[in-house]
Amino acid sequence: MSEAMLRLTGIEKTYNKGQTGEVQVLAGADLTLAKGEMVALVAPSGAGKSTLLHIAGLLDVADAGRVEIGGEDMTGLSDRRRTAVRRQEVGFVYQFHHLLPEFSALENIVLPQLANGVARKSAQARAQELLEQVGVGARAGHRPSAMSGGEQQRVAFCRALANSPRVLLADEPTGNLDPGTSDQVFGALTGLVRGTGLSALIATHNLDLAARMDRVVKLDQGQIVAG
Ligand SMILES: Nc1ncnc2c1ncn2[C@@H]1O[C@H](COP(=O)(O)OP(=O)(O)OP(=O)(O)O)[C@@H](O)[C@H]1O
Repeated sequence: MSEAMLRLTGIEKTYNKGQTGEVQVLAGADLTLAKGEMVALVAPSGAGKSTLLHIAGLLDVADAGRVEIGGEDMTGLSDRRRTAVRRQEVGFVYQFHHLLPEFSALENIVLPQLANGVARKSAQARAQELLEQVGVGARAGHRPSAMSGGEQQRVAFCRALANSPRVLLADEPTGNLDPGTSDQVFGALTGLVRGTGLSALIATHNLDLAARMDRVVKLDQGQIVAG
């Protein structure tokens, strides 16, 4: 069997909703992503996709179950180590780009590398290379406000990949774009990921885009089932 890059086992999560009581969102979710595998996660709104992505990306902690990244068990790590692993091994993309408005596209991709100890020159070279790969190299000096929604999202992909993570988690990455742009931007994301060995879990409502992934899974009653 191929090497597992992200493995979720028996993930449980219950939220306390105050007066309306508790709601169990994840009830023993199991999912394994092989190295280099791209998997689409589809589910109705409110089914728990964001919750699962946050737990997989070490932004939130499950009530029960285990998260392994690159074969390392993340359960019970200190906050400091979790943050370090997250910064190094996990890339996130959201529906909204969340780029820093006062910085250029290039700087938005340079900054996370500097935070990881990369020298500015190499960080700039990598940022420019990533921007070229997604077709916005000529926009490197532009601030996000001077770019289209599709361009902003391409830059956000580059930023997520800046530190060469092993796992990419994307939460409706094209949810804000019109269908044509969405298709092209999704293609750019796929192009960036393919060939790098990066494993990607991509939540989407778009079934056409989901069908372009290696595999589709669904969240059904808090568990992962084949799509
Ligand atoms: N911090 C929280 N406190 C209480 N309930 C929460 C919290 N976060 C999420 N929930 C609830 O958990 C359920 C799952 O939420 P989640 O955001 O994971 O779903 P989702 O599948 O990503 O939805 P969408 O597609 O609309 O983004 C929802 O019913 C939501 O209201």
